Amino acid sequence: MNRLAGLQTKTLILQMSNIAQGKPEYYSVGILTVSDTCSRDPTKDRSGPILKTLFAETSQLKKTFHVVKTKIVQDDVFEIQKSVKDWCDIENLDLVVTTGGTGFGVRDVTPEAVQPLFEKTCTGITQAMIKASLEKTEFAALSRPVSGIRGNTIILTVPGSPKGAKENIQAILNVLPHAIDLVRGGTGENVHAQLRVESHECVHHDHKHSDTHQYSSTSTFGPVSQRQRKSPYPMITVAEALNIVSEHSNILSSIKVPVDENLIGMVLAEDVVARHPVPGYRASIVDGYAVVASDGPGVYPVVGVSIANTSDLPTDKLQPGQIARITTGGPVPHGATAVVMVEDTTLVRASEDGLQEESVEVHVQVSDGANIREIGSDTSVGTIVARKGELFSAVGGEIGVLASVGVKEVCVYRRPVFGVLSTGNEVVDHKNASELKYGQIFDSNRPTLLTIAKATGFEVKDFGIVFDDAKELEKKLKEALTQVDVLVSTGGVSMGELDLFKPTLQQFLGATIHFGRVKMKPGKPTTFATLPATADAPEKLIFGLPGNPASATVTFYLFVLPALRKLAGYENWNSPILQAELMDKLSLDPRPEYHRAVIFFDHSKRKFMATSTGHQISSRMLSLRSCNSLLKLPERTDQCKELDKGTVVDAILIGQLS
Ligand SMILES: Nc1nc2c(c(=O)[nH]1)N[C@H]1C(S)=C(S)[C@@H](COP(=O)(O)OP(=O)(O)OC[C@H]3O[C@@H](n4cnc5c(N)ncnc54)[C@H](O)[C@@H]3O)O[C@H]1N2
Ligand code: MOO
Ligand SMILES: [Mg+2]
Repeated sequence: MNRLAGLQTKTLILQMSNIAQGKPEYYSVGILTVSDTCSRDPTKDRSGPILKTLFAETSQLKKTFHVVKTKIVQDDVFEIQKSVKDWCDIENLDLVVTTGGTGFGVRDVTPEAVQPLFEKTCTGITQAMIKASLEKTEFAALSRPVSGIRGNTIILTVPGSPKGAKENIQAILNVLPHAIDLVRGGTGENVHAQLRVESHECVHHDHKHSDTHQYSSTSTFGPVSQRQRKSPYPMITVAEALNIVSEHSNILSSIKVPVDENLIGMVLAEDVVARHPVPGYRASIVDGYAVVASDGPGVYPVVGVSIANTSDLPTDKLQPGQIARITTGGPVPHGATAVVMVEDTTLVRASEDGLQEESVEVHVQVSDGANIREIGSDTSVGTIVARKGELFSAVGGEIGVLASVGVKEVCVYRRPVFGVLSTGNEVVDHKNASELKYGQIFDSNRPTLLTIAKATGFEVKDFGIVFDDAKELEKKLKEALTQVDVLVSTGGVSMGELDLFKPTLQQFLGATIHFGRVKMKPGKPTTFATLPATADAPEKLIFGLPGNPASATVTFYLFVLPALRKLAGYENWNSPILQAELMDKLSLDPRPEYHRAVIFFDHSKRKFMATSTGHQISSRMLSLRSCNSLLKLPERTDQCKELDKGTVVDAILIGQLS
């Protein structure tokens, strides 16, 4: 292939990758002016318009820059981050330029706001901008620009002075198109690798899968020799990770459903008011005789019968000196003021055929109202019988209450549907194979997660096992994400050459990865990403849990289950935490540990006790057998390397207490 033909091939591949990702044939730009003053008076903004003009002048380039977003915000970290994130993650702009807030002033916070949003930093671009400015004035040393990449967007921070802003952009304008092209097609390194590989037409995976996989040192994301040797994901704390997940777990829309046992685990989206009284009539509490209480003890004729739901109710008012037979729940006849229990009476005279009671002696004095439930005395009309936010528990009381006042349908929050898939060339479904080939393992993650779904009542879809192949993973993820609110995949999230989950999400699904490493054991490479909401569906949550079985299970309980509950409207979405006393000494790990244990209540000591499930290596599924809690152990320090027997620790309750 001659050089020109090679270049054409490369260009074609780049264009194809842009089209495949739905990118326009121009570079979309957002300009964010950061200034307290300009936010109060937008007419004072000069650098924003100057940059806009500068980009408009690129019309002579092959591909032009279009400024599609402009905005002015205050020197405020949150405001800056929100705009930049929106433009990167939702608008998917090619370039975001902030102007202002890069100096030494007390209110200057743009670099501090923007830097944490970077997935990669662009040191060369920053240096080129500083160099160009320093050539004009030594005061450029007082600017603190940063630049980086988030998803497919390049972010630049230039000074607030119109001149400085313009000079900075001019300094890099020539390299920007190439940089954006690379970012559109992946990381620069990956695109080069892809170009090299594809222009030699040497890698074309056959995605037909046999049960053995060919070893290949080149994947969609480039040759293994060029892989990253340091994780680009900062290691965040569990608390930070939980916060991020929580921010994205927004209650789903509400739906109307029948009042029945399928409500278990659902949360009410409205207050429900009783429209019928309970009881709806004056009802007897006992079996006996309706009386006029003021009559007192004596012998009385039995003038009527009232049994529950009778169609033969005594219509005449009961007169003083008369009594009427009545059963528990029977309507008390008009005129009666109390009910006497049958045990407090004797038969005086029966009818001639011996079948009926004609007169009965009452032995006790009862007070007015005795043994009568008045109308609405259990639940009166207008009582709020269920509140918005209330959970329908398996105890059943909430559903019974609604039924008791005749409520047929209620508005509840839709429960999230979640999907489960396992990844890994070596992973085999235990139902489909009785023997394992060398190097294979049975899939334990999916059966475990499907079981948890069943136990917690969430609707789950099983997407099976996917090979470690970017194309196949992309296809399966896309398919699954059209059907679920939350997708949970296990495996392929760490540093191996076949750990393709993160790059596939980022480059082929346009997902935003919010974190990719958490300081915890097990579960370090736990990954969380989202796909933005569309007109038809809310934001989708994607969890990439580590492949090791204990890691996948622990992180599901810690991150996924609370998110599912929060989406479903639970006010308390976290699992309960108890305090339990260690029955054995436990050594600590450098990472905070979620130690699998059994806790139980010791009645003689009147406290919960915790016993470890044994060796805690992440691969050991047995560490979850009989486990009903995760003990929160602190990270090891020089001062504290182990916890003694008798130490009281927090225990997250994930199972039943026996
Ligand atoms: N160089 C580094 N290597 C690893 C790191 C690291 O930081 N640097 N992290 C380690 C940690 S911690 C964990 S946890 C694992 C996570 O691995 P992945 O999520 O990439 O998962 P895989 O590589 O696909 O598999 C890991 C392990 O788990 C087995 N596995 C996978 N899926 C299943 C399943 N469905 N059922 C049962 N077992 C499964 C798989 O065979 C592997 O043995 O990475 C460390 N490496
Ligand atoms: O952090 Mo990895 O989850 O177990 O061993
Ligand atoms: Mg791995």
